[in-house]
Amino acid sequence: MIEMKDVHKTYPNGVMALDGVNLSIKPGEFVYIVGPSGAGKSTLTGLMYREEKHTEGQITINGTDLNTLKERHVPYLRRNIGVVYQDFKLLPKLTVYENVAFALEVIEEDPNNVKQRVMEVLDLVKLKNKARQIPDELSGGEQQRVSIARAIVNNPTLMIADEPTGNLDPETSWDIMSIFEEINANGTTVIMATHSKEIVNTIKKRVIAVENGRIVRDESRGEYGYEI
Ligand SMILES: Nc1ncnc2c1ncn2[C@@H]1O[C@H](COP(=O)(O)OP(=O)(O)OP(=O)(O)O)[C@@H](O)[C@H]1O
Repeated sequence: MIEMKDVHKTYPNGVMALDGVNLSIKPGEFVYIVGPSGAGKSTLTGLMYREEKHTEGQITINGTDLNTLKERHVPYLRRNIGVVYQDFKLLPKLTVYENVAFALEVIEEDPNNVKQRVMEVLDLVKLKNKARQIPDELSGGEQQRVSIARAIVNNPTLMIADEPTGNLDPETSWDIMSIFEEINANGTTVIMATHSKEIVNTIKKRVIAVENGRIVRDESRGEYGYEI
């Protein structure tokens, strides 16, 4: 599903954010990416959906070699990847329904299927009754659930979440985690960068720790491992 070999990322300003990363993630895994602030977690997840380009090494995602991937084919790579951000990134003027439907419209899904599929995923995140509201009328946890619905509406094989509970209170964070667990139980690979010691130490999964742009630990059913 994801293979990285000796991956480096140096930003144009000269900062080396990743310094020789090797990893292999199989379909269906649930992986936490942990590490101190500035360690390279967002850079690592960003390379997976080509938000940023690596500067050295090899990356293969879902069988696609990112070294030879042409710019015009990037949207095809992203069709199989759902992304969830810490700050939700919803379109403020669109309703909940429209925010989720938009993800299908851009890939030119048959309009006859859109309504049923959008309502299905809104049901999964328990927001069917808020379909007509706009994001500002929702709580933070509800907004994050909309962004999860948007990320999975296209049935991606891979879900990448960068600190999805970073702006949420603990109780809401557990709700969000149970949605991720359900998505993973349905077969989707989940990669989640997080600073939440509680979550990582409670819902045990594979843990990859990054420090100074390098992987320093990779354990199945690992611990968070940092004092916060
Ligand atoms: N667009 C950019 N241009 C230049 N440097 C960057 C850019 N984005 C990140 N960096 C630098 O790369 C390093 C890794 O940053 P990254 O955001 O990947 O860390 P992180 O582990 O996700 O941090 P946090 O936990 O604080 O989100 C840092 O030194 C950061 O300052």
